[in-house]
Amino acid sequence: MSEARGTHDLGLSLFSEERQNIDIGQQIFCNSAVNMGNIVAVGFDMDYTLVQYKADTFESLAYDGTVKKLVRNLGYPKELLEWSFDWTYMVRGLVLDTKRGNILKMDRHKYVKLAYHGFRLLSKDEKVAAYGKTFIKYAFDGPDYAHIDTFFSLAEAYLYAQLVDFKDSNPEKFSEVKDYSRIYADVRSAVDMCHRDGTLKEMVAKDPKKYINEDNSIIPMLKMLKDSGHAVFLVTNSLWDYTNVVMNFLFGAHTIEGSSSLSLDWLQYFDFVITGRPSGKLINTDNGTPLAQVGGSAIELPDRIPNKHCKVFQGGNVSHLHKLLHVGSSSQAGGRCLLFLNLKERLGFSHPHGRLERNSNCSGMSEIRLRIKPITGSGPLSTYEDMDASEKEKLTAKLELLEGYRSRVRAAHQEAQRSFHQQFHPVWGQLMKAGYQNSRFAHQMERFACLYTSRVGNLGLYSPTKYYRPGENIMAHESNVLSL
Ligand SMILES: Nc1nc2c(ncn2[C@@H]2O[C@H](COP(=O)(O)O)[C@@H](O)[C@H]2O)c(=O)[nH]1
Ligand SMILES: [Mg+2]
Repeated sequence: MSEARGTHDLGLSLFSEERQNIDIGQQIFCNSAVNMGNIVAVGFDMDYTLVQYKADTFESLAYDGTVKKLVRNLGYPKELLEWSFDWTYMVRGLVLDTKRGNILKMDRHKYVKLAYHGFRLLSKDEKVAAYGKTFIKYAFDGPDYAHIDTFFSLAEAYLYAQLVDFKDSNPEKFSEVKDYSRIYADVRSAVDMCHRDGTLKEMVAKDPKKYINEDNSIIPMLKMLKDSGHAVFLVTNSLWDYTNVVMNFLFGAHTIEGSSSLSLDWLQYFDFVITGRPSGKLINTDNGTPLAQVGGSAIELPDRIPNKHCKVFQGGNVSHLHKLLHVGSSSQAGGRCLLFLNLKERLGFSHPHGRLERNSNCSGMSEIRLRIKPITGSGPLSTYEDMDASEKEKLTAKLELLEGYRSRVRAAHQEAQRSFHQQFHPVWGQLMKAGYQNSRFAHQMERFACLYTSRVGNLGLYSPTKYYRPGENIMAHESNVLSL
């Protein structure tokens, strides 16, 4: 046995070749420790978590439906029907300033890094005038702000920007009451109607293949979790009928034609399923009412289904969930149940420049090196007022030179940073960064997600009893020491 193996690596090098090399795009990253061995139940959200919609077709459906409602139900000009949707334009993490008609990208301190009025980039002066120069001038929540945090909101953000531009260039086409805030409220209610009245869901049900990505990593991953003794559940705001259509497609029936061909086979992968209620959102306050089962009582599953005891519920709240999981208080439950929700980055992992963040040495940046010489001298310091005219002239000339130099360095730095960011997204730059800081979106991920990954099927690439541990937290002063 070599000394290295015996004393330092505790024999782990024996397994080095067997260690799985998971591509960075499929890895699971850890913000906060999770020991899967202690996790009793693993839950999955449906829309945009287990089910990945095709953004180009699905979000266009929402866009087209919303435009029609604005024109037909809310009296907006007919020209809107000619508009088209660029599904690549908006990204998650943006904030709409609905009073001013602006779309903002900010960092984790709520410092506004980029601001557009409709599709027009605000100058630095305009941005500073509206949002200040420093951190946390505004809370950016409350009725004047809308957070674009889910894929579902991308179409409404794009349509809002189009309407802001359209109102600015055609004010005569909008009545006085239709200010930017009112326009946003109209867009929001039209989107909401599309989700409620079947505009989207009927189309998806007719041709799921057009709107949903097939994903053959889901079944093995769910099987693995169940086989290792975890309870597995689905929890969705979608209603049962739609959930059943979408899950049939995801679990292999890629040629669904009408509801008659729907099967309940997919339920075998779950211990229970909680769907939304026709009257509202899923997780609401506990009023003590029992959790309603779809169909009045349990859905009768065919005998051949292995997990015949799977029950389907609608509505409910956190305490219902705890009862189903047989866990007591919320603190106990929180430590023993893992819920996967959608926080997937659209551009990050699969983007051709996805590795730039780690490996690139952005050429523009490396050229900018400002050398600061210490001021040395033994004599007493003289003030500007003490100097004679020629000394003052020399000093003023030097100051001008340095100021010119500083503004050129600043401009070059800004340009280098801009072009670096544009490699990720031409308008909004890196999703997870705003300048050098973590973006508001990244900040949310850090705060709310113990684990994150590009798609939920990646869970199947890791042991179901893995102990996920976060990397070391590094403070600013420590990173300087580490780079020495
Ligand atoms: N009434 C509205 N429903 C919406 C809106 N945006 C999304 N949705 C619906 O929520 C669920 C999400 O399901 P989940 O599985 O992620 O919990 C799905 O049915 C969407 O159609 C909205 O603005 N209004
Ligand atoms: Mg979802």
